[in-house]
Amino acid sequence: MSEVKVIGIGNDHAAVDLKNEIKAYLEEKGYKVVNYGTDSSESCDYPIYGAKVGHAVASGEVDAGVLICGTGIGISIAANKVKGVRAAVVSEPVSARLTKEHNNANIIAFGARIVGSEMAKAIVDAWLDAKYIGSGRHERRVNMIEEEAAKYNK
Ligand SMILES: O=C[C@H](O)[C@H](O)[C@H](O)COP(=O)(O)O
Repeated sequence: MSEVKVIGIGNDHAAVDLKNEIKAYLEEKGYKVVNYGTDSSESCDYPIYGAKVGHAVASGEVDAGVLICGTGIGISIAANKVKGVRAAVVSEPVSARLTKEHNNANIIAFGARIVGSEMAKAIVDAWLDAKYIGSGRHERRVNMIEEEAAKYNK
């Protein structure tokens, strides 16, 4: 298991089943998972859940986040409005690994209408097993992202 111990998970109505499957999968692997998402298939608004998980990650309430909506896009855009959040939407494990290694993504997002549950598990595994390279060009670029965000999030 990586240094991440507590994971916040969030989702909208499009992703309740996949959220439950990924939550159980992560718990089996020994992570504590905090559910910030909806448990209802009734239509709801993904920005609520993107923001909830974004704030939980940014405040340190959880170590990392997983976000799932229909595509993973809307909910990751919402999370990325929170200062300190680097949420990456991916649909396969190579990008999941690289977004931790290069971008230090602290939230991974994917779409329940895009990836199946086995691909979703491979994505979270690749992301959680990867390590941020954290020096040289990658650190410089991540710092640039945070400096830009700091101009608008006082
Ligand atoms: O990016 C947004 C997400 O994919 C949402 O899950 C999606 O827009 C929800 O669509 P609908 O309200 O038609 O179920």
